[in-house]
Amino acid sequence: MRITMIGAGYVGLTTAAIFASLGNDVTLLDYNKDKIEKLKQGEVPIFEEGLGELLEVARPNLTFISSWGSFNSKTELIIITVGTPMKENGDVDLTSVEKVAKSIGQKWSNGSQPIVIIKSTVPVGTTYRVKEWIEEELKKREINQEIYVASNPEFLREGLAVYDSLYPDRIVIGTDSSHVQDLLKRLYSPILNQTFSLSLKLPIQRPDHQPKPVWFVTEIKSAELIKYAANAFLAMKISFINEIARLAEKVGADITEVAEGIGLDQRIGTSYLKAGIGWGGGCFPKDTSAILNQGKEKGIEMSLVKATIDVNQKQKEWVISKLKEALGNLKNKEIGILGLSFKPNTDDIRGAISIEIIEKLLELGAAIKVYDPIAMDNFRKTYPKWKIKYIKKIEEIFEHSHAIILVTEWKQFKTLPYGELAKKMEDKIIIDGRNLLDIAPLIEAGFQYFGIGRNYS
Ligand SMILES: NC(=O)c1ccc[n+]([C@@H]2O[C@H](COP(=O)([O-])OP(=O)(O)OC[C@H]3O[C@@H](n4cnc5c(N)ncnc54)[C@H](O)[C@@H]3O)[C@@H](O)[C@H]2O)c1
Ligand SMILES: O=c1ccn([C@@H]2O[C@H](COP(=O)(O)OP(=O)(O)O[C@H]3O[C@H](CO)[C@@H](O)[C@H](O)[C@H]3O)[C@@H](O)[C@H]2O)c(=O)[nH]1
Repeated sequence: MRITMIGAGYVGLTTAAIFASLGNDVTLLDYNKDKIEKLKQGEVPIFEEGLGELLEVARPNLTFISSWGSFNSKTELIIITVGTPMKENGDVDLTSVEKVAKSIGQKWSNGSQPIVIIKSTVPVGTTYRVKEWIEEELKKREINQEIYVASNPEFLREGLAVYDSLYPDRIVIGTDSSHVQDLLKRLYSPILNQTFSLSLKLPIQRPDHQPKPVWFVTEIKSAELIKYAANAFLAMKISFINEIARLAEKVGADITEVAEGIGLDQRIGTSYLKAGIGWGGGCFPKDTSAILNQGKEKGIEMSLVKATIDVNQKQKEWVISKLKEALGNLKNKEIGILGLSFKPNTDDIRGAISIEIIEKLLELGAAIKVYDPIAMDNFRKTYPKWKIKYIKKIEEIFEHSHAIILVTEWKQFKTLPYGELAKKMEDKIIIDGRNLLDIAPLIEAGFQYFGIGRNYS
């Protein structure tokens, strides 16, 4: 199948590589010339396990372009995967989606009839707006052409992008056209039927006997809402366990045991019940705000989503209050931050909890040192004016520090020689924001340990 995709980010690049490696002829357009140049040179511009290998397989079928000048209007399918970031007021910024839709209308060749798929996460009703934007441009060119649009939300997780794309739980297609449905079913057939053969080194392996993905066709608006509702629900699960964690801490229960205990009930399930200093990322923060605002616009009070966001905010404030409790005034106190990315196995810092914590600590006059195995460059580029010491050798973050905050649960943080490192510290305070560490050896090494809802007294 001949496909054009627009937006070479975490979703666009991964999906383009998947479709190309399954034998489709894919052109990936991104207006970021640097990114396209890197891709042409064989570089992978983001950190995503398995993606480099997948791109090598995909390369013969994958073309990278940075302008509409090279658009092939004989394409059968156009897939939009541009960013839909959050505006200051929590709404979704659809500037890129609108621009792309208008470009499609301007470049469409008379007589061809590609289908336009919206994979970006967009507010309910946007897919129909995309159709209108395209048609408005066509009208200006006096082209009377019916446009097919469909919604195909993406559910991949960063760090597991390739795995999730190959082994999704479901493929959701919002369309009112059987023609579109047939074409997309053909496109997804190797994944739906699990008939592809790709041997890639992925961070996790598909368990045996895992059911095949479910093909789920809905109304366009339902598909759009499924995406937001899924993210809001997952974020709600985490906020729920974080709230219970606060109670657990006060009553002397252990949240990891509580989470496991409730999760064993199959109606609840164990996933997304890891207590921590809050959820972040390029999706949960913007998507929960977006659904809240969509509700507001329609006069629906989304109290659970609002509480989900509020609890998350409190989790971040908890860290600062614990530090103040332990150290008093934070002015000139040296604080080491372990982990900057919003979760392990990604270089993405969008919506990372580290950002707000560091910002607050700088405001309070603390001296900040940070370490992350792969996200330091992104952080430095995004916050060039922040006075932060970027530490290359992880051990050095402990030297003369008054406290360490573990923000991201990178695997290597679990096995550091904390006993030795404690000796280098001014005050031995550790805030384990992800409940990653074994408590007993830390206490033995003289640390004052704070976890999230863990029984450590
Ligand atoms: N990142 C995820 O894990 C994830 C998962 C599911 C869904 N989504 C959704 O998918 C969409 C893309 O997310 P992402 O994380 O891949 O974003 P991203 O920021 O990594 O990538 C977006 C890309 O689009 C390009 N772009 C923006 N405007 C453009 C334009 N007018 N023309 C051409 N290129 C343009 C940017 O240069 C960038 O490379 C968003 O709507 C997001 O909510 C993301
Ligand atoms: O039990 C948990 C699980 C996650 N998190 C945090 O939640 C955030 C999001 O984690 P995750 O869902 O793994 O990352 P994303 O890559 O942002 O993926 C989410 O957002 C994507 C973009 O919409 C969706 O496609 C995915 O299905 C959805 O899981 C991170 O800060 C995690 O630290 C917890 O605190 N506890």
